[in-house]
Amino acid sequence: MAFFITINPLKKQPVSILIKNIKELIQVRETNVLKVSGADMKELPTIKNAYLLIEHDTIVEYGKMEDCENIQADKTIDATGKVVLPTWCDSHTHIVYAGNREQEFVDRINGLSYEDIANRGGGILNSAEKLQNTSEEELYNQSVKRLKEVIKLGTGAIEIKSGYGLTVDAELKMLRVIKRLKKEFPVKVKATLLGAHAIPKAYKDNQKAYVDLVVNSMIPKVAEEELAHYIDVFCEKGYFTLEDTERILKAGLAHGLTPKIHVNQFNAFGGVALGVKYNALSVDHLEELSDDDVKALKGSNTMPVALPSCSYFLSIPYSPVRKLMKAGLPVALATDYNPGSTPSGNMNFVVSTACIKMKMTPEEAINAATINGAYAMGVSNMYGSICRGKKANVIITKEIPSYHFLPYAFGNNHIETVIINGVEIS
Ligand SMILES: N=CN[C@@H](CCC(=O)O)C(=O)O
Ligand SMILES: [Zn+2]
Repeated sequence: MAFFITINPLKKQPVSILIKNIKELIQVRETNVLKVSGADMKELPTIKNAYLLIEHDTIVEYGKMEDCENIQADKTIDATGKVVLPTWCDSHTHIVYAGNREQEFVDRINGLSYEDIANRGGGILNSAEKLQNTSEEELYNQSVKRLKEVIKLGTGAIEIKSGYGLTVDAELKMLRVIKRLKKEFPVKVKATLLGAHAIPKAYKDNQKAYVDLVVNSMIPKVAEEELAHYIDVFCEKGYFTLEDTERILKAGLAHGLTPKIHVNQFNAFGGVALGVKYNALSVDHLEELSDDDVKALKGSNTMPVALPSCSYFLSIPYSPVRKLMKAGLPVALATDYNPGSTPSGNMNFVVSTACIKMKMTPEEAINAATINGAYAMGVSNMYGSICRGKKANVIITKEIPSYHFLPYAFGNNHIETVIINGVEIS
């Protein structure tokens, strides 16, 4: 297997790993719950002074240290003073992109808005131009760096979108890169087609023709080559209308792609209800949120996803997640790692920012970044909690006073070891 940073091929990998003397084992679920909602998000089940047993790539047992006496393993890790938790599940990223946009960052500091930059042909179109002029190999190499970086930061499952191609060929190129990342890295990867991310310059005066291209050409080709699981649209003023979004979601569904959409980043005008109507797996951003949006989400299977690093970077409102949780709804947290609005894939920062700026409790934020994140990318049956039979994807922290310390001591790296599929990443 072409495992990258993880494994020294000359070193025999242990078949079983026993992590013992764990100060606190976090997010332990006796039953395989797929998401947690409303007031339940305040509950984060843990075991103090615990052990965890991994065999091959699977969590097989856990419990209190007093019940660990007779358990043997190929390798034992002593986690005295350390906390163990499931790896982060980052359900919204754009990590496959070419180059960066630090000049736009400086332009914003000097007074331009994200919208001003987009209106003068920058923003997503700037990234699209760069990507179209970048070879597939080079795009892969740039993306590998980011994927390695986020794995070291504790991400064990990741959704990755296309959307900086904006031509059939360039979108396919992005999705092939995602497919290669999926093949060559041990983390769980889910791919999303976001052909409708911005209107390309050539279609400026004929938006309908671009939507036609997405519907009639991009979606069928992507489905035929089995390059994506999900269909996404940037449903926003100046980007894609409700009508465009509906056409694209319908076409995606007809080709087996489940909706998972960008809505309410700057304006709330019915995108959430539309997502729910088409049984979207998630509706993401929600910096703006109306009472009608909350009403639409009630009783649905759709996960609301907040992206606090994006709010931080663009200085836009933080999603009012308390409103969602008060209504009994679940919330997931993701990074939105991309070159324009969030050049960071650090889920630890996301969890801290959710606590500090959105007033989520550490328990709510950790639920949102693990089990609910896994749900928002369709993998919570196997990822996102410490549960017998689930994939052995865990973070072992450095010695810390409690798991509250993770969001509290923001910006510092508290991770000592990341285990993905039962293998220690180095
Ligand atoms: N909002 C749309 N897409 C990305 C940003 C894209 C960009 O600026 O490159 C986001 O989720 O924030
Ligand atoms: Zn995004």
